[in-house]
Amino acid sequence: MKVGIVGVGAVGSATALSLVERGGSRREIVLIDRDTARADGVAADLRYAAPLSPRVDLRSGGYDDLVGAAVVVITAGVNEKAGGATDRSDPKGRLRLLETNAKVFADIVPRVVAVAPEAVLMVVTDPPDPLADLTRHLAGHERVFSTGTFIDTLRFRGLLADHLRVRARDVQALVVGEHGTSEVLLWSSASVGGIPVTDLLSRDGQSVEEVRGEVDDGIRYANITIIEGTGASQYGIGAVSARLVEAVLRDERAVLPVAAYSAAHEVTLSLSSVLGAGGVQQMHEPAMTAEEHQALDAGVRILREAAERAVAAART
Ligand SMILES: NC(=O)c1ccc[n+]([C@@H]2O[C@H](COP(=O)([O-])OP(=O)(O)OC[C@H]3O[C@@H](n4cnc5c(N)ncnc54)[C@H](O)[C@@H]3O)[C@@H](O)[C@H]2O)c1
Repeated sequence: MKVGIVGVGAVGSATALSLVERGGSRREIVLIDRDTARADGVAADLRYAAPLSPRVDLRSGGYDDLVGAAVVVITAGVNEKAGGATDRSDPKGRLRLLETNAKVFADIVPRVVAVAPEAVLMVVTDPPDPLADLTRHLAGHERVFSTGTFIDTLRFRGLLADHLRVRARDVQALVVGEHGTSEVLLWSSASVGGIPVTDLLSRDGQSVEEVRGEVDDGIRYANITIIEGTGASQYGIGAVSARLVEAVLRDERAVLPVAAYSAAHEVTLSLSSVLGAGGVQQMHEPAMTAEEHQALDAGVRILREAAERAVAAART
């Protein structure tokens, strides 16, 4: 099965490495970047790791090489550092990159769809949810989703696990809505072993309010903390992207917080989404308190406005 990655910067390279390492069914990976020397270099580097993994055929190429691709991952565009979105006090956050990256998508998506009309398109570039809406518009089909709040959800589970001193795998917790500053952490349903996380914290003598504040900030600004250290957040999202590609290729019907267009909300956002062949097959709204619902509605308004701006920017 062929997978294309368009944009072979920090995130595209990390995604390619994770795809090679995860192995799975026999796989062909094509790396495309407008900087062809960069795509060639990354492909050459990763090919030397390929003999250590199950059969993978990895190469750099052009759009024509995407013929027959089952999934195309788009990671091209400016990142938070280059786009000036690393100020914790800026409520716009990743939405600062919207106009610039919408123009990048106007260049890329029609070229992908011309050669791979059947491919599922997965958007990673920030801000991923409005860019996924733009991608549907440009592609003229609905097999489009974004990595959404899956990465935020993993961060939520990881930080809760640290506070509760348990394995992150055993923490059930979700972040929904926008992959951005309006995202909603569902504290009301976060649990470990069937016990609400808030009960566990109280039993342990920890202040729920204090932990909440710390975890909230840790997740909302995780990307900025990483960027301050390394210049780009890449390995976590690379692993997430590879995992999502796998769920599509294997038609897993995995239930994951990724973003797709919700007719009920009239915009692309993350809920509990069923991911398999063709992309997101169903979306379910998790149980929420009235306060969490209100926060989600506020995020929906932000996302709708951003989706409109993305379409307008792509036209100019
Ligand atoms: N969704 C998430 O959770 C998440 C996480 C981390 C980063 N990101 C986003 O991923 C994107 C990529 O980040 P990065 O750190 O890899 O950036 P980067 O600058 O390292 O790489 C971007 C690549 O895109 C290429 N590119 C730009 N325009 C192109 C075009 N028109 N056609 C083909 N290639 C083009 C560039 O040449 C470059 O190699 C950013 O928008 C970043 O904010 C998203």
